[in-house]
Amino acid sequence: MNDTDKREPPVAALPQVAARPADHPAAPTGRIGVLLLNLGTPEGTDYWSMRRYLKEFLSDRRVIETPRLIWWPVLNLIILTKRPGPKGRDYASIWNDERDEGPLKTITRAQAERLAADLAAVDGRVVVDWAMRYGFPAINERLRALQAQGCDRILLLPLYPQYAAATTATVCDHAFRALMKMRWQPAVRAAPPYHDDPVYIDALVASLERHVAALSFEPEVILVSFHGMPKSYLLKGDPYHCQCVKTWRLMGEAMGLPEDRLRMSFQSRFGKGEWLTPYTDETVKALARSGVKRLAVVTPGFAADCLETLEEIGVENAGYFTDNGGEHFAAIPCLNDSDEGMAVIRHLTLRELQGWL
Ligand SMILES: C=CC1=C(C)c2cc3[nH]c(cc4nc(cc5[nH]c(cc1n2)c(C)c5CCC(=O)O)C(CCC(=O)O)=C4C)c(C)c3C=C
Ligand SMILES: [Fe+2]
Ligand SMILES: [Fe+2]
Repeated sequence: MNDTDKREPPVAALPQVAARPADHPAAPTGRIGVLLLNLGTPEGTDYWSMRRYLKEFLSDRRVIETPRLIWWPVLNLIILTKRPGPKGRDYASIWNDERDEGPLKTITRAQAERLAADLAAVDGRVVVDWAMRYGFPAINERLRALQAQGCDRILLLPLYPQYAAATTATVCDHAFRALMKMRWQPAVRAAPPYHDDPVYIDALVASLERHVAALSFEPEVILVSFHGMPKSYLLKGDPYHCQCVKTWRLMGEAMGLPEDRLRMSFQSRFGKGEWLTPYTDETVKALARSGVKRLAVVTPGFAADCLETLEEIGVENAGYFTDNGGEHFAAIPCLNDSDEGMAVIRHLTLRELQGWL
């Protein structure tokens, strides 16, 4: 082959590129989405809003693993008739009336807004959004909204420090179900759990020490309470228990506190079966009965305050403590959108976006 043969053909000899047809759809690209994900909350505190929320939540096979034939009548005939009323009243006691929404929504939105402001200075292509596994804003809708803004790469950031199939996996399942319906799928990454990340542990300790220093009393014991799960899920291989224990151990090491001063327990038992132990309510009662007068409870498994922290810990367990002889009780706020909390979310986001930014 001589030099003449290797030369490009003259432009006029190339086949004509078809002009973009008038009905060609918009195809925005080049942006990077970050989707903060949390559990969800009812749309209102009335019976029907509560029922809709609980039905969606408790119909999820990742949450309730009981065979459907047994679970369906229990859910529909018992739980969905009895639970919406009292739980709606609990939600009403912590409701954000100004925005007419649960605190989990208010805080997750604030986390997304602070992260967006922060990342705008790092890379103008990043778009931050947030969604809920149950209720609204729905994951599929926010994924589509990110895509419509030109995000062809999306980072899913489940705000669960400890992995559980009932939380992290169901969020990812739901996102992937939405992707199944997309012709043009974005590239998607899901952030791993961060239960032992030094930035998370440091943030927990700094936040805990800041809040304890502001109390009018010095706690004799600090109880580290995690959301529970049925013990059978642990026996089937869920790593949640071990990740909670590790978070608690690392907190204790960082704070230099022995196990009898930094205790650990699992809250929010649901149903009659055995859940992870020790149970928070029983631990709080036993501590008070054993003579502990000053107790603080911290809930590092929740990235944002919600029913389970504000009402179950801040009201219900505070009552168990004082009813059994305790005198001073404090529920320490979650990391939320505090500087410590945002340092964790920013760190995870930037680490997981490596190679995309
Ligand atoms: C078998 C049932 C449940 C499992 C397993 C479970 C695991 C689990 N949940 C969270 C975080 C949250 N749960 C919240 C509320 C909540 N959880 C359950 C049941 C299970 N959770 C119910 C039925 C409810 C609704 C309230 C009630 O009826 O008791 C919340 C609060 C949401 C809010 O709007 O404030 C959070 C957050 C984790 C981390 C977890 C892990 C194993
Ligand atoms: Fe839960
Ligand atoms: Fe374990």
